[in-house]
Amino acid sequence: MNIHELIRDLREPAKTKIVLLVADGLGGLPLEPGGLTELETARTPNLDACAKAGVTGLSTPVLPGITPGSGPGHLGLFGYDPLEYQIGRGILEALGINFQVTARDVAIRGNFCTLGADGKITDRRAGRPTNEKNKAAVEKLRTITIPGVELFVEPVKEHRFVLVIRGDGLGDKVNDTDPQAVGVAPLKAEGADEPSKRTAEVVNQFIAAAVKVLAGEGAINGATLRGFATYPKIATFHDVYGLKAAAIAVYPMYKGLARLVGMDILDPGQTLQGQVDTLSKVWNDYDFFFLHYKYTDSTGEDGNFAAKVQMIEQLDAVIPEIQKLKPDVFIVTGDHSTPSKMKSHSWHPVPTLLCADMCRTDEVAEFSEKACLRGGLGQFQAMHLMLLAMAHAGRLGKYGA
Ligand SMILES: O=C(O)[C@H](O)COP(=O)(O)O
Repeated sequence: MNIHELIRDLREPAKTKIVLLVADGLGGLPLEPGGLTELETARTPNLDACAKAGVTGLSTPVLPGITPGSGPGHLGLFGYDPLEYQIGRGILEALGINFQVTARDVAIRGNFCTLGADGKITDRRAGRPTNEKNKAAVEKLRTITIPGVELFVEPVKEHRFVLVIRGDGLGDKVNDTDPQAVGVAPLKAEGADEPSKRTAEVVNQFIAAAVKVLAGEGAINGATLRGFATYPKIATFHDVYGLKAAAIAVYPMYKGLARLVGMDILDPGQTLQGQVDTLSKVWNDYDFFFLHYKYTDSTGEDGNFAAKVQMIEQLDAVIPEIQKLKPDVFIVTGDHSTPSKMKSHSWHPVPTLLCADMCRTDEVAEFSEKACLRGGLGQFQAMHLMLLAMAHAGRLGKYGA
């Protein structure tokens, strides 16, 4: 029996409500050994109060030492084994902008990037352009045609876009052309089987044409691709947990993840306050609420320690508004760590707190990496968090006689 079968067996209806607040890339590192992390530096009176009232721990997104992307990081938090459900980033990004992916599509996540005269990447994100600059560059990419396939290019946000290649006999076992590093040239696409070789041929032609059409777009003069994916088979959140779930996210990729597992995608606008207002507005319509907060991740990836501290403090300020709704289970965690010191995601376990009437509280009175290490949840796998959420929500019956 696997976890989803167990949950389907044990789940019981209830009127309880669960809020899962994901601060993307929450975990961090001190800049100097013995120093404080971003979370430990931030003033977080409300998160500290939640940690004191609840139970805390450290979640391991995939396995010890494994650095997850946001895709596997969130699928784990939703209770899907990230080793079993390897969903390409392309599908998540496409679903995030509500692109209607068909069985003949390969969906791919794109980055506008900056290339030096030597063809090497100098900025993987082309300076995080405005959405307007992104749209203008997408219009240029839309002029590219390749015989035998249909191409769809859609803007996402800042440096992000989606490429969908539609045709017959295409495969998604293609390597990323994004080396996820600067100072090196984008990689050539290669396919691991015949259908994927066909996809790789199209991709290499597309990237060569992209450099030509993007000339003169300033910092945007190249494109990299990653997360090639065809539409996966995956059980919905309702099918597994029997929960009516709402996703309240600003960035498309996280809407895509939620859409992939069948959550209702709400549109909170572009601000954290808009997300909290939306939560309050639909409070009576759902059992489960996934709130996503992006800026603890992007500031970490930019290596901006002070900005990440500020983003954490901004998040802390809205916690009382969420608590006013009296969630039966309130969880704050992250999908992975993104230490500013590393300017990237990392494998470090993620601070997690869970508030619920039936939780067994611990001695922890602050929300931080060090404090959560002493928490009553201990160190646990992120994919088990939903079991804890369901149990504390009174939604799991007894296992066995
Ligand atoms: O922000 C995102 O899309 C990802 O978390 C990081 O992707 P990037 O490193 O290509 O910006």
